[in-house]
Amino acid sequence: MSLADLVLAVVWNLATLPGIAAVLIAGLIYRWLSQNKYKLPPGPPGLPLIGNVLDFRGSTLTKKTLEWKGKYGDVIHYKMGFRRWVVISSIEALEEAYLQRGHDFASKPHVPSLASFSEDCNNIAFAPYSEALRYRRKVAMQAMRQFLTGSQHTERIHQVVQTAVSNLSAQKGSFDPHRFFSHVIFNLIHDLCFGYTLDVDDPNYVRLLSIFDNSNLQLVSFWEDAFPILLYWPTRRFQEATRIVEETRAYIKKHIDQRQKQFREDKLENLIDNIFLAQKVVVEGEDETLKAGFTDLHTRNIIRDIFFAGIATSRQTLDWIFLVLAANQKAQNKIHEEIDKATGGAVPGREHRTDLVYTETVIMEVMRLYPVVPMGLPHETMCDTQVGGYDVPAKTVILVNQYAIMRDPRHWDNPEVFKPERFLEENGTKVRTRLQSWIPFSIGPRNCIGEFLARQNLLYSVVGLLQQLHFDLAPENPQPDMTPEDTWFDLRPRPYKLVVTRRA
Ligand code: HEM
Repeated sequence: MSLADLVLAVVWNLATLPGIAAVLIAGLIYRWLSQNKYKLPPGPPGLPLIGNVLDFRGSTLTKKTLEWKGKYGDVIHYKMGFRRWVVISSIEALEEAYLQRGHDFASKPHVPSLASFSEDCNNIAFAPYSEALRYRRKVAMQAMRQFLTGSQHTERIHQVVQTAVSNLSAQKGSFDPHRFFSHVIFNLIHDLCFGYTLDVDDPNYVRLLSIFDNSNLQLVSFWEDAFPILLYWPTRRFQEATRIVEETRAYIKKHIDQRQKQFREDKLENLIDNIFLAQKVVVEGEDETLKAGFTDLHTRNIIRDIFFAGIATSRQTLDWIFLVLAANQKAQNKIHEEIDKATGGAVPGREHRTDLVYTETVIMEVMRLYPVVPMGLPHETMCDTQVGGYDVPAKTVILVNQYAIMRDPRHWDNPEVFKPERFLEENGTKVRTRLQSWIPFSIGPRNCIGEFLARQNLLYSVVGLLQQLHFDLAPENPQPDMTPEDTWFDLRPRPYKLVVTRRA
């Protein structure tokens, strides 16, 4: 650098530094004034710039926000960096937000960890609300339904369950059943998406299971989400998450590419084929907005959503169901009786469903006590709006504490107690369908698209397994710790062991 350049740089810096500082201060004052025009929900005081980030040290989202609910009420607000977050913890406030003002609350935040997972939010679960997103939801639901109608689906469940029965009954003494329960759900979704299943020892299953087991810890990046500027110097955890995302993306893409070569419109064999067909209809149509919102990129990410959301959630629910049943022998025996009476030993199918009432209520009760997505998925407000008498500015991130809502003593009698009968109609012969505070699949325009599939898979897997097997707690641990292991996003049982025997 010449002397002239140096003098110029010094003069420029002296002239501009105060200017930059003035702009920054003006920005902060503007921000403060514009925030003060809102009547925000109450919440914990935060630090300048970082907000409440440090409050989460040594805690989790569910635990911390439960604590704040006790202190500040059903609708609270806090800050992570510059982002404002609101947590809803009562069914009344949730209905107001997600049903009455559903559109206002229906978008998704653009957060680095979610964007990295979904090729920049071009999927369903993390995509902003739009006509194209609504269309992708509709297509995915229709594609799933194609495979759920008819007896073919329950026949497929039966085959997957038979493999699990052999694997489980081959184990000697007490053992951790987690990889076998996960295998049931994994294969049901793998088969739905790609048309074939994997053995429990297949290296692809073993690797994907380990990713699923660790993903909630690895794939949710904390610092980058609060401070996106860190993406220029990503933490090691974020880099590792990106690597895992790439690995799983390659697995899905391999199947999609293979299928694309074999695709025949008149011979739809699996979910991918159905989604290809829906994409073809859009591409041949006239609607340019839909075309832009349903490219190959979107197709890949729809399948990826179904694969991940479908497996991650139901497998943990299955873990919970069998832990609860092993700990409640009375309930397990009642299910055994119900299944024997309803099926008479035949392969469980749709024709038996109305007689499997108690089994269904057990599943619902487990999902109430142990919601595996305890804080839902984050939403974002599309405009300035309101909930519970407070203002919620546009672009606020919204979470729902499902755990709190489904244990709210104002709506549930003895909420901490396992009581499946609470889901029975008065006369005790039917499952109650309208239960305001039962929300494991959320409500409103962004509710879970897989509820129908998940409930079928869970019911027929549980029935198939209990038709042939009995589950006891390991004698060395007759009183397992039932408090959930709460990770950042999910609520899983602590590792446990069972003894499995074939029923006579
Ligand atoms: C026990 C099983 C399941 C539970 C408890 C569950 C729960 C949830 C919850 C709480 C949400 C967030 C809703 C919201 O943001 O308000 C969600 C969203 C979603 N779920 Fe599920 N789910 C399950 C199974 C499935 C299955 C089997 C699939 C697909 C095959 C699936 C696909 C999705 C997708 C794509 C979304 C995002 C919807 C959107 O953002 O528009 N889920 N699920």
